[in-house]
Amino acid sequence: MGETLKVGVLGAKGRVGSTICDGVEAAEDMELVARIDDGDSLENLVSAGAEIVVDFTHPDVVLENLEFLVGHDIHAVVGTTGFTEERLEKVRGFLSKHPGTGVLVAPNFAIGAILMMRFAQQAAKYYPSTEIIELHHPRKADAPSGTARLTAELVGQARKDAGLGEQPDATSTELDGARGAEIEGVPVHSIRLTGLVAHQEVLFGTEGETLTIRHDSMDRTSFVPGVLLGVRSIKAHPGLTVGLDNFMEF
Ligand SMILES: NC(=O)C1=CN([C@@H]2O[C@H](COP(=O)(O)OP(=O)(O)OC[C@H]3O[C@@H](n4cnc5c(N)ncnc54)[C@H](O)[C@@H]3O)[C@@H](O)[C@H]2O)C=CC1
Ligand SMILES: O=C(O)C1=N[C@H](C(=O)O)C[C@H](O)C1
Repeated sequence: MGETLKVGVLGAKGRVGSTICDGVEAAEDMELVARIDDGDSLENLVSAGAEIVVDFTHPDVVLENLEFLVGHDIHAVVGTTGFTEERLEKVRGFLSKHPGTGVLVAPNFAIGAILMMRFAQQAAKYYPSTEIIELHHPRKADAPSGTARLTAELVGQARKDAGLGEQPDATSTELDGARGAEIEGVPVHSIRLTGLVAHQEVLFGTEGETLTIRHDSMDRTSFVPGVLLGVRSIKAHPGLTVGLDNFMEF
């Protein structure tokens, strides 16, 4: 058998963090050495000998966590959302002093969600109209979701590359928010509904036909295989990696 990876989890009592703890414990090549939640000292990660830490906490605290982890040469696999380009630049700054350390930031670890984004990127150039609807549980802190933001950026770039201009839309009178938030020219609509977990539809339209690409995470176990792949891959990928697709074969 190969080496056993010593893994810590930040946000270990949370909805996703607790599921990740179960996944790490069930993995034969990993040992869960630390479960850290709000109020616990990050120093516990160091004393437990964690080599890789998974972070599912909150957009307000994740940068502080990363500064600590990278500062202690601990690799990080990050699911927490809220990463703008400015925040990613801060992470690059932390890593510049620790070139052997790896950080993976992925707005969605579900394999189907990654495929949904890829398929949407491929479809974008064929359709003058594209809108995104993301649907989540009502305890989610951020809107729109990290996944919707990234999908809109990818689709928006694909539209630009294909020379597509502004989307057709005759709206001239609008109640604030009725047409959603616009990201890279793509309207994004956020639904928060009791009973949901994490879902997204990317809608494309042209004359006479539409295409809808939909992904559903019905359970938070959907994020576990992707996170474990990130944990297994990160030591071999120093620096900042954005998106789990970088560690997948297509
Ligand atoms: N990338 C992905 O595939 C996914 C990302 N997410 C993101 O993960 C984050 C967490 O989501 P949930 O688990 O639903 O939230 P949650 O609120 O259930 O869990 C967050 C946990 O982090 C803890 N926490 C807060 N501050 C902390 C700190 N400074 N140190 C350690 N622990 C701290 C909280 O006490 C809580 O237990 C959100 O940003 C969410 O959008 C959620 C699902 C999948
Ligand atoms: O908060 C969540 O639940 C989720 N957050 C991520 C996001 O914002 O995209 C991933 C998934 O949608 C679940």
